[in-house]
Amino acid sequence: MGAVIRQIWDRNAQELWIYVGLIALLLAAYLFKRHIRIFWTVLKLHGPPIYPFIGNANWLYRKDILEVMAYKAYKDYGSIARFWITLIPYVVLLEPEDIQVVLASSKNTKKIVFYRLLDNFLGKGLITSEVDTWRTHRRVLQPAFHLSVLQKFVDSFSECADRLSSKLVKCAGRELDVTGFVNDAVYEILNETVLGVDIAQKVREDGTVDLDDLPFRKGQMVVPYRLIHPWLLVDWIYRLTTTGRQEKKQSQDLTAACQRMIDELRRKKQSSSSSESCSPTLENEKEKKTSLLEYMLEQSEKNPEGFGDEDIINECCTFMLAGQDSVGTATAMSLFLLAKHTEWQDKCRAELDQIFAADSGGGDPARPATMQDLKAMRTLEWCIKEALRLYPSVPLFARTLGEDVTVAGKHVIPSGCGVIILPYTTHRLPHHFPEPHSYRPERFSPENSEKRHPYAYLPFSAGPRNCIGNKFAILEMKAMISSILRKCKLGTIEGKTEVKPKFRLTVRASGGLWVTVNQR
Ligand code: HEM
Repeated sequence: MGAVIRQIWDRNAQELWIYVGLIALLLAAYLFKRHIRIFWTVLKLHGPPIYPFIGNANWLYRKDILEVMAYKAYKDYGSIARFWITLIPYVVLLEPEDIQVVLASSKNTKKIVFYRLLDNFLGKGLITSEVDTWRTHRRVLQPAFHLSVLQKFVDSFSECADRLSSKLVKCAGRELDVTGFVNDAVYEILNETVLGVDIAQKVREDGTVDLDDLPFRKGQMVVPYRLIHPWLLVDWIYRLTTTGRQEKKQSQDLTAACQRMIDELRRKKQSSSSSESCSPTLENEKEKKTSLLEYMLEQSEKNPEGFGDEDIINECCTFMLAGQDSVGTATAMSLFLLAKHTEWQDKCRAELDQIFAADSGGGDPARPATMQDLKAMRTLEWCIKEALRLYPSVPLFARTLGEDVTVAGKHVIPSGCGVIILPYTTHRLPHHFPEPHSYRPERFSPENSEKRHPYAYLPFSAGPRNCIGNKFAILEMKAMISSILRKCKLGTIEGKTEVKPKFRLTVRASGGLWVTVNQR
């Protein structure tokens, strides 16, 4: 055999090289046929100019990225565009019909590869986890976000909201950036509802809350930095850097803090179950505050193999991290927009006055809000929804397709391709939201919402992998904003009447959100 090959080689080496090359090409085409299909599909689409190695990742650093998303993306590139992150091509979908095809299918629940870089910022729980783990955990956790369970968090929402509004009252007459005040209250709510920290025990004499021993506010967003320095995408290289080491330490601190909370809760449960006389009556049990951690421990006791301590820790971190900036931004934006549009502030206040009138509920107009009160705040809900339309806290998210999908009736996007969704752009398409850049909460009245495509409004994503904390967030925001509006009147400050949104994977307001506060 060797002799035969040598004979052919001697006679016609050039021809043999061509055959070898052709076979190698065919083999590569076979092995990479999925990637080739994806490249071929994406190359036919319009999109911004691509740079070597980083692709379009530099956009994540551009100061005007949100402005481009809001005003130019659709005009310049159309409803289906391409976007490269490093060497990987993605399809961007902007029209609700096309978005629905992707998000509504349970086959497209896989996240894109870069979500793994978010572990430190969002934990290793539901948001970033692989499909199999996600499916099991989502099934375990979904019931905890049912309204009947959220009912048990309402007292925590109302108490933290009351502390927030009292702090603002103390600042009456001053100009202030509401962002910090709101973020503190959101953090307190999460500590109580997720971890079960008794916040009332932590209030210092000056009214501030001592949560300094917990590490859930220290994460850094490093994804854009790693994307435009692609060698840092190699984990072992990244871990050698100062940021990489800090990130590892932060992750260890989060794990240790959650484990401490789990151990403490287990100890408490053991000691309360051993003292029979303290067992609560059914009525007390209904009233009792609870936490997501407590719920998760119960689930783990039922199924320790499928949902163990490590899973609890990952999900705890995710709730603590995913529920912070998202709610903080949306609440502060809602307050700022109400300060700017006083006619809507007045409408919300009139609604609140009616809900808390002396002859309704417990008869005390200053009483804390109940679940029933929160549900009745419809005008306030429109205002929150409109703030989330204009400034969706999560302006971008992505999926990997698990099946071929056809969009706009003609483009087939192959299975395995990543798809990017930009609520920040879709929310401002004029054919779905007329006068899209104006603040018009009445868009969300039942009659005005009726004809709108269900996937045109996506602040919480949609479909099976939507935000599990959606209802939690709306109730929490209503509790905070209503408490403030019941005690204060908000106004704007000359020269500080415009939001300067900036992109940090969640939307932030550059320079803060400044308002005047006057006691009612
Ligand atoms: C205004 C507030 C909020 C907004 C705008 C928001 C938005 C979102 C969005 C867009 C997603 C999908 C992300 C993706 O597909 O990559 C998501 C997922 C998620 N959110 Fe929220 N969120 C908010 C509040 C919360 C809160 C308060 C919690 C928890 C207490 C929470 C927990 C989660 C979790 C665990 C997921 C992953 C769900 C899954 O994959 O099954 N979110 N959120």
